[in-house]
Amino acid sequence: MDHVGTGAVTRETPPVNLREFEPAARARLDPAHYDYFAGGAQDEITVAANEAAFRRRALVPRVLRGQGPPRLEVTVLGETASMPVLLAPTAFHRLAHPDGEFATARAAAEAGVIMIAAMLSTVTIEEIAACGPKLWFQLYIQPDLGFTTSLVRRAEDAGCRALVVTADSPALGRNERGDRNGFHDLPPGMYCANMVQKGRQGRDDEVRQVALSPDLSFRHLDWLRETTSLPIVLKGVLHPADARLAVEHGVDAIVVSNHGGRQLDTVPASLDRLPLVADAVRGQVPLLLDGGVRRGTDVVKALALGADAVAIGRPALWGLAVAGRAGVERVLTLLRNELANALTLCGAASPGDVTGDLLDGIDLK
Ligand SMILES: Cc1cc2nc3c(=O)[nH]c(=O)nc-3n(C[C@H](O)[C@H](O)[C@H](O)COP(=O)(O)O)c2cc1C
Ligand SMILES: CCCCC(=O)C(=O)O
Repeated sequence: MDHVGTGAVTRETPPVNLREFEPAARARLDPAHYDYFAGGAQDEITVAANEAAFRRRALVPRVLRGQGPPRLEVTVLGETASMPVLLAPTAFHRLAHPDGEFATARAAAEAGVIMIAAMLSTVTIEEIAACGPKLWFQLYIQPDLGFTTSLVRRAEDAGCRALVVTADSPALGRNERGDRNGFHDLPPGMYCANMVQKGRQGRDDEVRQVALSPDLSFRHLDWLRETTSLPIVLKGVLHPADARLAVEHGVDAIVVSNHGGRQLDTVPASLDRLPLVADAVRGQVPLLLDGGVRRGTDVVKALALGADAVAIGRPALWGLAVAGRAGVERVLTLLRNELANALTLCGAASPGDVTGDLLDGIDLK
């Protein structure tokens, strides 16, 4: 709105919470790129379910616990983080901002949070690592195991502390916004920087296409287990039987996730699957959750249902689109302040102090 007396300048109110970053980002982005980030599979029923699942749950705080200000630090797979919130792997950050993953990585480093770098990043894993964040590497295991091994070595050499294997993508989800917009390729000059292969015998370098393969199985995980000594995190588990198999196959942590509703549509909210997976795993490995986390209270709810930490996908992209590194930092600061406030109001001293009785079966709808 124009302010009387301030001239003809239209001033935008800075976002005061994570959700408010989305319209601000939308105003800056090419509509096709906005749709790529925001969208999900088909009817986007699961996209909506992820946030709705948090809204439905009620918190039942404890009072007069005299805990003082909460401590937010956590340790995940031996890595300390300033709060139980990671940056989920998301592809193509240069579509959101010219600084791309450089900006995201610098913001993560500043905030002390773990960044899970996507294999399909638009700058290399080495360049991301040079920005100094605590870093994990997300991997789509490629059927060309030789190439997969070379990616794993690069991630290890760059200082990544875990490999996050995405399991929910034996094929690409059907995103109809992309079909409508005709958005199927990155713009000229932008490419998947980790996928560049040196041209042989004087030929030009080539960018390999990513292969999402329905042939992948737990045998590939066994192979990976033999190939690297890094912790392996399996991302995209919703079924308790798969969680048990993952533990049997030596996985070090699990991300309960439906890929932000971008793969199979009409699967349940990841939050609604978390208790079943937690039951199946019985504390044998740490659990992470992503999908729809937008508030400090959402983080508390995920912790109460058995997560050790959560990850955010789209909110960081919105921050990036709005103001590059400063935008991602702002998103993380807002969420950190909300989490501290929510823990205080719950009477919890730390993330580890959040117990299941804070939810106690109450449903807001
Ligand atoms: C634009 C975009 C790109 C993504 N790219 C990847 C990817 O390359 N690899 C992956 O494992 N997950 C990817 N994801 C899924 C995220 O890691 C995460 O599961 C999801 O975004 C969490 O939901 P939220 O966006 O509601 O926070 C992507 C998500 C978005 C929105
Ligand atoms: C080819 C995979 C694209 C990255 C991705 O995982 C996503 O957009 O959700």
